[in-house]
Amino acid sequence: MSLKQLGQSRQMNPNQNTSDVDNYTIAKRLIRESIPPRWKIYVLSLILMAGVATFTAALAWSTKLIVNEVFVAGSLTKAWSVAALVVGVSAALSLCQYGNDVIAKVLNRSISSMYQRKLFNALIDKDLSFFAAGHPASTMQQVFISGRMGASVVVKLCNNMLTDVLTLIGLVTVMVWQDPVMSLTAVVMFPLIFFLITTLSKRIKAIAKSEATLLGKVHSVGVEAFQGIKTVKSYQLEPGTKGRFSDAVQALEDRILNIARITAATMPFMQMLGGLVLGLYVLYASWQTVANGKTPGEFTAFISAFLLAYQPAERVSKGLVDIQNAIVLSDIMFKMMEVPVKLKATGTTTLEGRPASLDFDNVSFNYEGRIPALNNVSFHLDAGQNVAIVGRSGAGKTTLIDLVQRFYDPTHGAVKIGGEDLRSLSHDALRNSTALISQEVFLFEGTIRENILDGRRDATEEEIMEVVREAQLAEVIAEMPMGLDTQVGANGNALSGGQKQRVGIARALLKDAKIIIFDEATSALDGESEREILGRVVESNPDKTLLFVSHRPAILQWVDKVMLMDGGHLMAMDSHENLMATNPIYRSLFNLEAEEGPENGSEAADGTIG
Ligand SMILES: Nc1ncnc2c1ncn2[C@@H]1O[C@H](COP(=O)(O)OP(=O)(O)OP(=O)(O)O)[C@@H](O)[C@H]1O
Repeated sequence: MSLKQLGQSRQMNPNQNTSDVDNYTIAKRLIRESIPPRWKIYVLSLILMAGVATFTAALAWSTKLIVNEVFVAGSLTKAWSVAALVVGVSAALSLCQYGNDVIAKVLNRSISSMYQRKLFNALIDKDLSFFAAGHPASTMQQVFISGRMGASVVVKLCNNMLTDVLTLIGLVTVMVWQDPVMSLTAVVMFPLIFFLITTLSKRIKAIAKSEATLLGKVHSVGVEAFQGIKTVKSYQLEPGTKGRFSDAVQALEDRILNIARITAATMPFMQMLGGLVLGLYVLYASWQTVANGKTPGEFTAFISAFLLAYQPAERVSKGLVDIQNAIVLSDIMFKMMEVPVKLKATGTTTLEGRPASLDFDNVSFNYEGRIPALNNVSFHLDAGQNVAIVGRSGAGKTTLIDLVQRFYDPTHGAVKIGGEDLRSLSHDALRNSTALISQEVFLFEGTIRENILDGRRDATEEEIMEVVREAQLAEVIAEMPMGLDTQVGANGNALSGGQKQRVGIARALLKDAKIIIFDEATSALDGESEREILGRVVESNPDKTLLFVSHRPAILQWVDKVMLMDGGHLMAMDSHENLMATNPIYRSLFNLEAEEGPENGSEAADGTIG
């Protein structure tokens, strides 16, 4: 399942059946994963929760003493001890409440971080196809929100609501103790509350899924606009961009208001029930006083307990409705974590001592639901051969190099490095077998040195300096205030396009992979730098196989052969001269580009290959 499919399954219509979310199973899983590792702090929390419940009940009960002993009996000495008792109980209650609140926040933060890490780690390991359709901002939003929601379910159920339930038990005990008959009237409230909660929960569950998608949409529209700010300004796309963002925010606002309206419906309902029971009690109490001589203290204690019970009861009922949203989002989080990884490198074969040869044996590949992007492609490259891969746009060049790196597995056939099928390689062998330098070099925030070291963490200073020289980075670094330790900024934005490509080349060379893939890797360099860098790279890596996907004819002087791709087929693999002499597609591709060349600048004389 891809991110897009997950997203689509989230865009539910409010009337859709939501039975795929089993509240109990999800809540149980969240609790099982969160509480045992934090059992010490949770035991402390349980003690404090019991304290809150006991002292609240004691406070309600103490009103009986206040009325009977102080006001009715008028005893001054009793007044001192009752006052001391009330102050003591209140102080203990406050302390327990404070401690419990702090613990709830600590639990919340720690569980939230745990799920954010878990989901992020699970996503990083997913296949490339998982990310193909989803926007990164929306995925990141899911990571952030899902973690918080998972924590919210656990803390609400195991702390907030449990505290309220324990408090209710304490207060109901006081009520039953004071007046068992009247307490029974409160029992009639339960089926009504249950009915309300289940009805509202079902409605929340149905709309909560689409809230997650809408939130992701707001983020992806916003981040996309900022990432493409130059395009937005240059094409005057501001009005459309503002409109799209405004629509996304409006849709989210409508959905949140919908949820808020449903959640808030519990409050007036509870208030009405509370008022009803209180009215009944006033009638009953006046009859009891006249007919059976009950003391005012007993009534006061009952009413105090009833009134004190009102808030926790309201919170529990509202919490049960609220929690639906969090449970739905937690379910999405678990489903994202569990999307199977098809391309796990579970093999054990290493490539040590093996040559850097590359074979495609009858390889076909098609993206899900699309026509084949590669059709029965077969070739063999000996170690040390350098090849340019050319072809019209959409010919299958990128797909081919993606398969060399096992970003995808072939639908048919096999890709082999050093004679070994990539599917049989161990994780390390697979990742170390290839190094990619792409047109859009991605640099992580940090220093130039740190980015180069991403190629191989244990490289020595000497090895770093060697690749720095090879990638012609030395003169760039010499001009920087902090040299190799200069910060590159977010996504390397503090460097020019050409400088970024040099850092990318140095990083790839440090990796010491058997196959190095240059995917338009020198497009931002001037002709002279390109020639010098490629000259050095080719010269110092005679045993490696270099693959160049490039539109630049300058590449031709470094390659032994050219691979011509068209419509997913490998049309021919030969020298540039032979292809020009024998292959009309290649010739037309080459000549067409050469004709277009003069308007495009200095490369016109050589022409450009597609
Ligand atoms: N992630 C994807 N999902 C679905 N189809 C894809 C995907 N990536 C590429 N394709 C399709 O596969 C075919 C080959 O695309 P590929 O990117 O390999 O071509 P290319 O030769 O590298 O093109 P270009 O020179 O324009 O980059 C195209 O028809 C393309 O639409």
